[in-house]
Amino acid sequence: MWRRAASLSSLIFSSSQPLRDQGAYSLKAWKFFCADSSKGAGYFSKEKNLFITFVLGGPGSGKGTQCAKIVENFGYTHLSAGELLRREIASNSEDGAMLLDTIKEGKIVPSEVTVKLIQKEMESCGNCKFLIDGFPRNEENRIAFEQIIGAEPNNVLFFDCPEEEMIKRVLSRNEGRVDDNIDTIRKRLKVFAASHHPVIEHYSKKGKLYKIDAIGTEDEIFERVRPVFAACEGAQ
Ligand SMILES: Nc1ncnc2c1ncn2[C@@H]1O[C@H](COP(=O)(O)OP(=O)(O)O)[C@@H](O)[C@H]1O
Ligand SMILES: Nc1ccn([C@@H]2O[C@H](COP(=O)(O)OP(=O)(O)O)[C@@H](O)[C@H]2O)c(=O)n1
Ligand SMILES: [Mg+2]
Repeated sequence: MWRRAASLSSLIFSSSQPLRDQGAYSLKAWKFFCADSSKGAGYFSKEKNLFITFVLGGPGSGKGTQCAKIVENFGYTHLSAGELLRREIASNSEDGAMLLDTIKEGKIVPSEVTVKLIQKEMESCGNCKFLIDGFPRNEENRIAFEQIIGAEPNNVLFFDCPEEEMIKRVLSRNEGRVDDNIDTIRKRLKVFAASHHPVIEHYSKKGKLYKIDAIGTEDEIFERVRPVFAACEGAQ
């Protein structure tokens, strides 16, 4: 799928340069690009011929770790909402101070800001298979994505992890993040507990939710994740 996508890009843009390196291009061209991948019913979403997986779970549940393995094995593009926000802060954007403050407090950034950052990445990357990690955090996030992007996820992974394990993992993460301290973790866990249920319920009712036990080694957990993506490849 990825190889075919790369060769299509050169047809559309009349250039031998890979699509990924050509910088931003229009939403229209991107939709055409995805629609033209003709992988058969059930593989891409019906709306935009994209294939989107939301990756959910509390702080430290292992979302980013498992996303890296999915990318390696199945050729998805990984978009971490938290990482996009941190990059936005680092770029000295207008919103930077507000974003930093929100993240330090463990609160959720206004959905429009996060969805626009996700949209920009989706439009400029050239792949049609996306892992969107740490998003949607609440119903406001979920609805904003549907409205702005005009698509729903095909699958939703939810990493189910006890709080004590999440705290232990975040405290030993060691990435120098301003929110990986015990005070902010407690706040993030409260926000998570208060806001994730409706999102999970929504996708469970739609038959899109895969709940994964997040206790075990990284490899053991990936063996629980693998069948979800192997089934999608089989539909190609
Ligand atoms: N199955 C696991 N067992 C123990 N530690 C893990 C496991 N998966 C991830 N970790 C570690 O826990 C920390 C948080 O993982 P991460 O993938 O960043 O979680 P999230 O993105 O959900 O916050 C990282 O330091 C990571 O190396
Ligand atoms: N959809 C999102 C995702 C993250 N964020 C913010 O970014 C912080 C870090 O998110 P993250 O996904 O990188 O955190 P982890 O769950 O990976 O530890 C969150 O605690 C929120 O403050 C947000 O506001 N909205
Ligand atoms: Mg993460």
